[in-house]
Amino acid sequence: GTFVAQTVFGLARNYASARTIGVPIRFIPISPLNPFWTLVDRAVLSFIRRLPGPLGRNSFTRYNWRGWEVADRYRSHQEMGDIWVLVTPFKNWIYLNDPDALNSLFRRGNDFPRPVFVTGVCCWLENVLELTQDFPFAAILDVFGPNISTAEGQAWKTQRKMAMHSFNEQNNEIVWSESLTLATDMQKYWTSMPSIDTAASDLRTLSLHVLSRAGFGKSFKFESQEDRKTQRPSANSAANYKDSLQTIMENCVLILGLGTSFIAQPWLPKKLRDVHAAYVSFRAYMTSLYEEEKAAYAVGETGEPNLMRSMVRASQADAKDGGGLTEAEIYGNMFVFNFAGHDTTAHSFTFAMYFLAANPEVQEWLHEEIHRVFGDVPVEDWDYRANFPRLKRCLSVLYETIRLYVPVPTIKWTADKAQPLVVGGRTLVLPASSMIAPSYGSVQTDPRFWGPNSLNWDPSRFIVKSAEDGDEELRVPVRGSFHGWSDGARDCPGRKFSHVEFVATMAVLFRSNWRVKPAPKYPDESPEAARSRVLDLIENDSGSVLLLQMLHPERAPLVWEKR
Ligand code: HEM
Repeated sequence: GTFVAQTVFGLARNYASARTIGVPIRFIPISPLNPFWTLVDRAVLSFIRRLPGPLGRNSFTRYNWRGWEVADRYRSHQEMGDIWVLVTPFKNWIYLNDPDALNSLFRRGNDFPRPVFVTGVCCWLENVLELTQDFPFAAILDVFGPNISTAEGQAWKTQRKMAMHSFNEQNNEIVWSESLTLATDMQKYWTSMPSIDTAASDLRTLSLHVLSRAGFGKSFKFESQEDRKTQRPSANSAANYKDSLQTIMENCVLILGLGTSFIAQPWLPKKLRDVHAAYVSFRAYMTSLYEEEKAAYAVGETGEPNLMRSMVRASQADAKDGGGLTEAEIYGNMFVFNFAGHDTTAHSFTFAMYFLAANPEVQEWLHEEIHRVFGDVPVEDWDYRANFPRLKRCLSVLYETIRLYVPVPTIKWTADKAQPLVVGGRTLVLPASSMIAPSYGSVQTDPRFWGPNSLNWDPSRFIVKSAEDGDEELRVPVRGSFHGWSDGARDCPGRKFSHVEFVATMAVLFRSNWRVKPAPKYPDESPEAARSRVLDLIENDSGSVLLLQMLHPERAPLVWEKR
């Protein structure tokens, strides 16, 4: 009874507010932030869609499930224009597809802050939000300490400054060399197997190992899933760090949802206690690194830079004049860097790998560029500063993949004040407490900005020839029409980190004469049939878990063979 009353009251209140904007409106009866609904939405709606006529085809079946934005692409905006409102019982969601308006939304960071209670890095937190509305939201991602992702105001400014200081070119150089080494070993493993159904988890390993080196200065060799299964748990603290981080990442929903003190209870199932043990061990490891770093700083030691080291050093230097990060903030940020930098990269890499397997001509196109840049120079001598900027085609593959499959949906809101926004030349007033969803699924595929083949995966759309010297350059998209790493003051500080990691990996994989293709599903499946099967898997079997990802990449094993 209360639920129905709350729903009706919420919808009426939000409808009244939405009408004041003067744009098209659609309704859904269940908040997209409702945790129980997101567990069953697809199943329930696939049943309701079978009902005849409007009973089976309406806003409820179209918009009331997680991930509809990617499936819908630009259709809703074509029907309703560049701005419309989805009224839900909890909040109004304003969908925006006008590049100028989007640009202004991102630039006006103070007017349109990130709703930190929904933190973009973890959609599941939205769910926690509705479950416990009185919960101190910012504390949820603060498992290890306050951090850049949950901070606001002055605290965020200090943390952002420190973060930007740490994500520097020296660090990118480490990302480069570590990615080269790991990708070389990954390729050795891939090409030694008749077929690979573990590409997604192997790419995840690669991304985690790059983070551990560039984040903490700890290097680990690439290991396949089999390697991992046969290894005994090591007493070595560095190996433990990696295992505990992996456990934390794989179970972050549990940790964030239940809280670290709860999962410590001795009567809980072993799995939860293991997760807690991983949390304790990760914390202990960070504490020891922190102490090491502080001691080294005190005696003036220097060494290879990494994110942790840079943060500790900058904080110690600033501590003298009262600025700097606290110890807890350093832990918090290290965790968030790992959290924000791991699956984002790994999922984008997986999408890209499957797109490449389905597009052999793009592999040739990459090979051509890589060959032009490196000639016969061995990988050990590849130079970040000289070579990375020239690998434009390799980078275009990442842009094109993220254009179609944005792993992290950015959301802004108007907080406690109504805000004017010019949309299509009209000044609209967006009421306080409105969520604003840049329609990334739409603006990044709208034929107005991307041409008639906007739904095809074609990295070459990101390449132009420079007018001056005829060299290839990355095309700058129509302003405001691409925001895969977000934009403005709160954009992704790990953007270049992910570029470097991706480009280095591509360069290693496609430098050689090895090419990747889908393994045939039955003996006489034609290569064309296999490719369209893979494209179909990408399009129809992707969805939001923590982030947008391919749900079952293992269903299409890949084969590496010599050309
Ligand atoms: C392909 C890879 C990546 C993509 C597509 C991506 C995308 C994004 C996006 C869209 C945001 C803004 C989220 C929001 O507004 O809610 C963001 C924030 C963030 N990202 Fe990334 N990211 C990637 C890789 C990385 C890496 C490798 C790191 C670190 C090593 C990283 C660290 C962060 C952090 C710390 C924030 C929060 C910034 C703040 O609140 O000021 N990201 N990322």
